[in-house]
Amino acid sequence: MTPPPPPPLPQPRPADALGGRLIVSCQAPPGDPMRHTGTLVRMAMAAEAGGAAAVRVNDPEVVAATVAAVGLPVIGLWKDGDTGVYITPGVRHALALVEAGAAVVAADATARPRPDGSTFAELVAAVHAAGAQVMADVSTLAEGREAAARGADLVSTTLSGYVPGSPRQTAPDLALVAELAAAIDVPVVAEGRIATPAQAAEALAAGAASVVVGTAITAPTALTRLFAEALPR
Ligand SMILES: CC(=O)N[C@H](C=O)[C@@H](O)[C@H](O)[C@H](O)COP(=O)(O)O
Repeated sequence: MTPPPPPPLPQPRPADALGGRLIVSCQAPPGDPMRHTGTLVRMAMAAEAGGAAAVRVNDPEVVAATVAAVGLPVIGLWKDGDTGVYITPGVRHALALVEAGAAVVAADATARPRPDGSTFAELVAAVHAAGAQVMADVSTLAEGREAAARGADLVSTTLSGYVPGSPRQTAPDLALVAELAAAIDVPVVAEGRIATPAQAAEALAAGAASVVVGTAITAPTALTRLFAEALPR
């Protein structure tokens, strides 16, 4: 008799699978020629080919198309608006991303009120009940502690420099990465303004579990502008 097949090995949870590795944010702002689902999917495929461990993708439609094309965990967000809480601002946004296939939902976890009156804890509970994980996008140490206490699976420095009271900087906020890594048990993700491979490595050395890079890899319009502006006319 043939012995029964061994039980399947447990699949790593996304937060575990991302440890020490690169996450590529494949997004384009409104009005940008790259804001096109097929183009964004191609960027995600290029990130996979280049060795990324996961991709971070905006909008349920793009999430679904990326999940269909790429074998990496997809971290989904839904930017709705551009002021106040706009990164996955409500429970309905979060659940639409899980429905589209996101393994992780990234959501604003700053201390600001959410437009639908929900709490970050409610969003976490809803996403967990639907079988996915939550990446909390924060701007301060206090917000990171709070997000971890409310059940976030990952805490990312995404919003440092982008909310009132968090001064805009040109460099990544590696001080916040180090503070968070020392203060919480949840994996800390370094995100925002990481422009070079050396800075990505510095972020890991500062205590990040993994690193998100967006503009420096996937934003040709912004990168072209940098070069164009450096040339005198
Ligand atoms: C503040 C905000 O809305 N950040 C967004 C979050 O998803 C994206 O626009 C950023 O590109 C992403 O965080 C990666 O950062 P960078 O492009 O600097 O590598």
